[in-house]
Amino acid sequence: METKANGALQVADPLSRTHVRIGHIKFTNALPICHFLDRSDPEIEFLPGAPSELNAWLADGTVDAGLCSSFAYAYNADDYVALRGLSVSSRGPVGSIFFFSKRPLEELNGCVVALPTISASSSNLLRILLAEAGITPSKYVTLEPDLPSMLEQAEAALLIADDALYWSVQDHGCHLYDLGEEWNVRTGHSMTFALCAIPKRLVRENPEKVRKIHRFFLEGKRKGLADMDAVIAEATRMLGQTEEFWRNYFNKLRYDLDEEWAVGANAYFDAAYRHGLIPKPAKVELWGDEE
Ligand SMILES: C=C(O[C@@H]1C=C(C(=O)O)C=C[C@H]1O)C(=O)O
Repeated sequence: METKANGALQVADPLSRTHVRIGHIKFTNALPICHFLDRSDPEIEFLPGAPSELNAWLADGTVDAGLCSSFAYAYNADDYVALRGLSVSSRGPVGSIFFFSKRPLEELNGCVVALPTISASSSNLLRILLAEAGITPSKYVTLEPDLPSMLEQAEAALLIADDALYWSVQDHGCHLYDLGEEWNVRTGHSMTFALCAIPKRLVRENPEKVRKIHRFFLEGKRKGLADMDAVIAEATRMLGQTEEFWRNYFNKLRYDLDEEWAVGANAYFDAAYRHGLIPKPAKVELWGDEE
């Protein structure tokens, strides 16, 4: 909030704020980009959140820019560009997006499937993968990401990020499917789960601010990838597990977004459109240089 000359309060317009408000993913998958983001800059304010929160904050202007679900970008592709060089992607297994099923996937026709409240990309990817495998659940229910309670209400449940990492190594007794792997086997493509979206309006009206945000995230990523020991120490502090566990996990992930990685994201957007999950066809529109 800012105070007008006459003393009345008004909500700050993101374009007129001198400082920048940035949303970033609070889970371990984004640590290589987010752990080293410079928190000391007084002009940059951070809002850590789950993907579903970040998607909403970006859409309603609570944040100027931020990592969000690639699906949220695709849903509003006319309004956003994607910062070059920044994503959470995998080519094959992702290691933290798992579908836990009480029975083999091909036996899920007519069953209830639970989706986690915090996801957009992976939930819609699961809908696509099941539909393309000819599987029609009786319904999808969206629930808090807790495996035991999800499986009380459904035959199978999707978890993402830290919840998926945690439950995948417990004694869950389920068939386990990695969605990055399932997508890659079906299509041959990489998958981009998160990217850094910027409203086109901000690019038009304040490109300097966008350049600052871009440099800021790229610098975080450069430092993170150069010091994976520190990233792994932070992941261990957050969730436990061994150094080897984290090294193996982070080796699966890629944080780049260029024309080559956009091929997989665009294939996902095409599939989302084909399945009626987004209102219009969408493409990744890359902004900026990587340096
Ligand atoms: C790699 C992951 O991807 C995340 C999955 C997202 C989604 O499903 O909407 C959004 C952001 C990503 O960081 C993960 O969950 O571990």
